[in-house]
Amino acid sequence: MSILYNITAGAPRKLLKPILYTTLANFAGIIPFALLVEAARLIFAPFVDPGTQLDTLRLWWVCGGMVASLVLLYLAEIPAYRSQFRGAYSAAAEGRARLAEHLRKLSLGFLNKRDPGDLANMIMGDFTLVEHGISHLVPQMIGALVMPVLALAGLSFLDWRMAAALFAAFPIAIVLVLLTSSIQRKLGASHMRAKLDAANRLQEYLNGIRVIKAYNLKGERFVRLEGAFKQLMKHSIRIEGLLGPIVLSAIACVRAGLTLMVITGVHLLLGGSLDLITFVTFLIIGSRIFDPLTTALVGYAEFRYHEQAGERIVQLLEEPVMQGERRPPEQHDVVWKDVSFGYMDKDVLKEVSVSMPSGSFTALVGPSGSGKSTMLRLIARFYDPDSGKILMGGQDMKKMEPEALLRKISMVFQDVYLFQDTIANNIRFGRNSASQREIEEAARKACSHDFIMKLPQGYDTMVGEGGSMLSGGEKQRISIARAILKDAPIVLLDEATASLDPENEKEIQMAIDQLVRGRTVIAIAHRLKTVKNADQIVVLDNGRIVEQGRHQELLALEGLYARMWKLQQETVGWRLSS
Ligand SMILES: Nc1ncnc2c1ncn2[C@@H]1O[C@H](COP(=O)(O)OP(=O)(O)OP(=O)(O)O)[C@@H](O)[C@H]1O
Repeated sequence: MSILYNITAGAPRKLLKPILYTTLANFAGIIPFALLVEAARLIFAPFVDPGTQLDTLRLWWVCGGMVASLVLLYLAEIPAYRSQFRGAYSAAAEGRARLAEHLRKLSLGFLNKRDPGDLANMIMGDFTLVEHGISHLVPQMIGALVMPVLALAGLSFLDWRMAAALFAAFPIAIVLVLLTSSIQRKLGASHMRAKLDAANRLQEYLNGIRVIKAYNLKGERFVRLEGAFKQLMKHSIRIEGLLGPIVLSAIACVRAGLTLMVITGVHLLLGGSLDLITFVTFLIIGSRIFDPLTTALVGYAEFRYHEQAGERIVQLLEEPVMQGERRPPEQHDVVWKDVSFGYMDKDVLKEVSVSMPSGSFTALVGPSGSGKSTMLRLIARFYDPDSGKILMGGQDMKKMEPEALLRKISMVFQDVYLFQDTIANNIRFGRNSASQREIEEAARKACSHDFIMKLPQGYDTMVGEGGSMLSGGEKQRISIARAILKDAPIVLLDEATASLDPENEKEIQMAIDQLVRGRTVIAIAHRLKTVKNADQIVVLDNGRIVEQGRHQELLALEGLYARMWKLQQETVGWRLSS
């Protein structure tokens, strides 16, 4: 049962119809077979008993029955085929969507531990195995078992000695196949890992192809990729090399049963304790059950391999999502109380306490790696603090429903990601229900309307993968338009570090001014001149708040902020003159 649960990636109900219809189709498939046995019995009757006439009328009826049964079989196979493929594709499509939705609800801490290639491969590759499992393997296994089981029952009734000879070696075959099961589990897991590693290396190679070209790195990365392919080859050969002989031995046992039956039959026939018709019946049936049994034996190993893919999906689906069901309050101040946080075993934020009042502008500044982005990620609940609390409107954010909380927050990050879609739809991500007029209004406020109108199809222009058709500044403004459209009371902003040309910089600044108006804003500032007017500036160093206050107050302290300010004044001069 757990195999079926896994092979369907946790949706065994999808197998109900395929199993039902396939079993019916297989029963229908027995009819021509039974008629064949009856035809043989009629033809051999005059030879066994010379006084008996060939019953031609009955023989014709058998022929007619065979034609009718062919039609019946065809009619039974159509719904079976349809239900197999419907079951397979709907299980995979729904499963993929369920998994993608589940991933969205997991904490970034968990997702960061997983390779994105691994997850993508799971959604596409593992579900393809699930599809194949439902559409091919399960029906194949049913087909492979229905006929032999019925044959064993029928033949035992006809002559138990012949049936015993036919199935004598079958238990050995079953033991051998079960033996493959544990080997398959062990080798299958390492084969799957090698497959994932090869897929990840390939993705890394393709993603980094520009850097590889730019730095002429063809050697090293390619060696890693080639190594991964070689490992995959090694594992594939090992799995086949070890499992192949065992499966072949199991098949040999089944074949041996046929030979043993013929020898037993000849012996009994000569001894006079078996009649010719029974012998012929056994010969016909014995030769026909050989194929499905072989299919079952070979298919079992494949079945277990597919099961492992489904099991991986099920395990991921069981990974707990971020908790919290309280609705966020209508007050939008953010208060940090002794918050500490680290990524895995690396401590990043240490006992951070700060109050960010509703409607105020808080700037986070500090050296690279001091924890500024981490603070923003904690407010958006991408992660929860290891200790301490972050309160919004006086309530612990950890207890709030993550999705409802995200509706309260607009984010504009440095690494803007645009979807491969039109500009209008990329802005619409801010609010799905927005009209074209509202989208254009947001774009105008974000100083984007003019450049959008100059594009070949205006708002309907496709932006390319990740927004590759647009410049860095343009992408940033689109993401600001998106945030303006969302109209959330809290804005998290990560100022672009890349040096923008003065025109772009001015436009982005104007766009940001529109976005932050009247909201609680928490912004990472790399260029200190942009935060001179902030309500408060929080200076972080090595995960601790070392200074806090307004621009002039911090300058007067002559500490880290004052040093950073002085340094930037000097480098601005240098940048302009270069
Ligand atoms: N996902 C992650 N997993 C592990 N460590 C991380 C992760 N993200 C950041 N870090 C580490 O946490 C520390 C703080 O990073 P963070 O990005 O918050 O700093 P920052 O002040 O925003 O830096 P920058 O100004 O360079 O963007 C750094 O040492 C960084 O290497």
